[in-house]
Amino acid sequence: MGIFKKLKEYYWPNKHLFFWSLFMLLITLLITVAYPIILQQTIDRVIKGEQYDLAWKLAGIFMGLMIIKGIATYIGQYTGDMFGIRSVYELRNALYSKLQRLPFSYYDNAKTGDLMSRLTADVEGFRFFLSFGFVELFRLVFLVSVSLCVMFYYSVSLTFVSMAAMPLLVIAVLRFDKLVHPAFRDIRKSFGKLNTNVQENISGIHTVKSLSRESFQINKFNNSNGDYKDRYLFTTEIWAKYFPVMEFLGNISVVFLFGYGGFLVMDGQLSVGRLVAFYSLLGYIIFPIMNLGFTVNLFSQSKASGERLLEVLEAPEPIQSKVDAVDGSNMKGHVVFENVTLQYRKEDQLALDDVNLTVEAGKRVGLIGATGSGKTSLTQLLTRFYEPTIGTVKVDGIAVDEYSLTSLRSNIGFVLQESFLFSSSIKANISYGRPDATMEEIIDAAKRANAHEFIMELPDTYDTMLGERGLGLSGGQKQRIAIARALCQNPAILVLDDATSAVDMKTELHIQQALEEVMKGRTTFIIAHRISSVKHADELIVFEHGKIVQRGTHNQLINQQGLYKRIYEIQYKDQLENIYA
Ligand SMILES: Nc1ncnc2c1ncn2[C@@H]1O[C@H](COP(=O)(O)OP(=O)(O)OP(=O)(O)O)[C@@H](O)[C@H]1O
Repeated sequence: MGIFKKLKEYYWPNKHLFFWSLFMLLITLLITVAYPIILQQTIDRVIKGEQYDLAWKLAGIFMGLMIIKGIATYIGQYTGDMFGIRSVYELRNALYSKLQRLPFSYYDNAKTGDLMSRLTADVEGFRFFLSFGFVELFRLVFLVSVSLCVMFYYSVSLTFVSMAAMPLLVIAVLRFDKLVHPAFRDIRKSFGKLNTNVQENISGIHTVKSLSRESFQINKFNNSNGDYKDRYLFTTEIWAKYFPVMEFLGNISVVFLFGYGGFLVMDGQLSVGRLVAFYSLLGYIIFPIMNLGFTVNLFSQSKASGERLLEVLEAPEPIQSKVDAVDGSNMKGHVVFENVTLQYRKEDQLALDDVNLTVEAGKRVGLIGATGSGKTSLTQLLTRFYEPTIGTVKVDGIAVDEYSLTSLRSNIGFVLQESFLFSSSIKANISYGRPDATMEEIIDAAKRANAHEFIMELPDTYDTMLGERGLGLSGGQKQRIAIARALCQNPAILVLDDATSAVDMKTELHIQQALEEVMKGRTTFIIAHRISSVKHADELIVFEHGKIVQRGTHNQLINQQGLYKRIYEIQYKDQLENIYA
């Protein structure tokens, strides 16, 4: 029950609905137990006792009870369902906002498809139990105990005899639960993998198609699908094995009942009406206990789902704003990295190794070096996407972890190699970082990003809806929208991470012009592989294996023996070859 206790805050606020549904259930159950008593009265008093005038009365009572039961069932079902639906509404919201707060490091290991299945299938699994499972458990406990009381009242010895096989039935049900719970957990896990597979395939459809790997993907999916199917079959097998055993044990009880009960009737110790009522009452005990398998199924599924939901809800959030966080709205953009070392995981090499760097507000710094040398990592420390293992990063003399996260991040703009565009309008994409931007500001940003012209040629101009990830636009167009977005945000610090590497030379020229506009008056970090993209920077920082190995202006660095000159010569050689080719 630990899982249900931990998730209590989501369903307990709706407890009134739960209690209403229980109350209604109580009424229906009382009426259910009254049926066999009416039957007994009909047989013993009306038929055998020949009190025919009682028949009308009993029929009237029966009808009245049925109407009440119908109304109670309706209200009970409605409130029970409502309890589940409202609770998981809260839960889904909590999960979603948790996903917004989780750090980048969480997403490094998480799989999108798996997270999606937690937010959908697992939430549903949990709801199902809230709506039906609790109520089923209550039904079981109530029906068994009240039926037992009536049975004891009718005949103590017959109750004991017909209950003789019951412990075996309970043992079978418990064993079933023990096997079926891990099986359901595996099903959920397997479903998460299946989702991941589909999601990755759809996201990477370009790569799949361009490398003609469709059949590989189909096989991969087939494996996950097969695994999912096998796990389901496994639980079906458990169910198929245990269900006949449970039914057999239930039937044995009926045999005991009629064997010993028949003897009591013949001996005159029990009336026929009571024997018939006994049969119905025994059913009220056997069927819920056998149904316990189904309830246990529900319970196991929702427990497995609850576990997976808790894994997300309880994931640590190491990167948060402090209570007395500084508001960084008016940042100037003076950046200092002090003895910064970064190691992503304990087993990894150092991504940054004792980096010291000061960048004056409004200056442009070019970061250059081989892939994996630490350029991106450095800039990600600015926004606290990751925290340095050792050392401090300061903006305007204040450590970045002192700022409120929102104000820090809204003052640092990123234009990445491939910017993400949402499947909404161009207007909404540009103003994404500043939803209160006016239309004039949006258009101004687009103009300065060299994007206005092509936007105006689109059918619905700024209201044009984009496909997922900006589908329907060229790489250069997407990039200019991303630049407009950064401009609209008006950040003090800007990071251009390989912003022009995904486009051709002509488009690069367009984008470079746009970037010139963006960089004005902002501290800018330009990460680039092409020297041409960074050579006009105020200072160039050359990285190798997470360390700064050279720094200076382009002219200074090409006159020094070192990595920068080597990169320059390689790129320069390429250009010469291109010219004479
Ligand atoms: N999220 C991460 N988790 C673990 N290791 C990472 C992560 N991001 C980067 N690294 C590692 O840190 C090192 C530095 O990577 P980084 O991305 O900063 O290099 P880079 O110079 O920007 O490379 P590129 O030019 O290819 O973008 C690399 O060894 C990389 O594998």
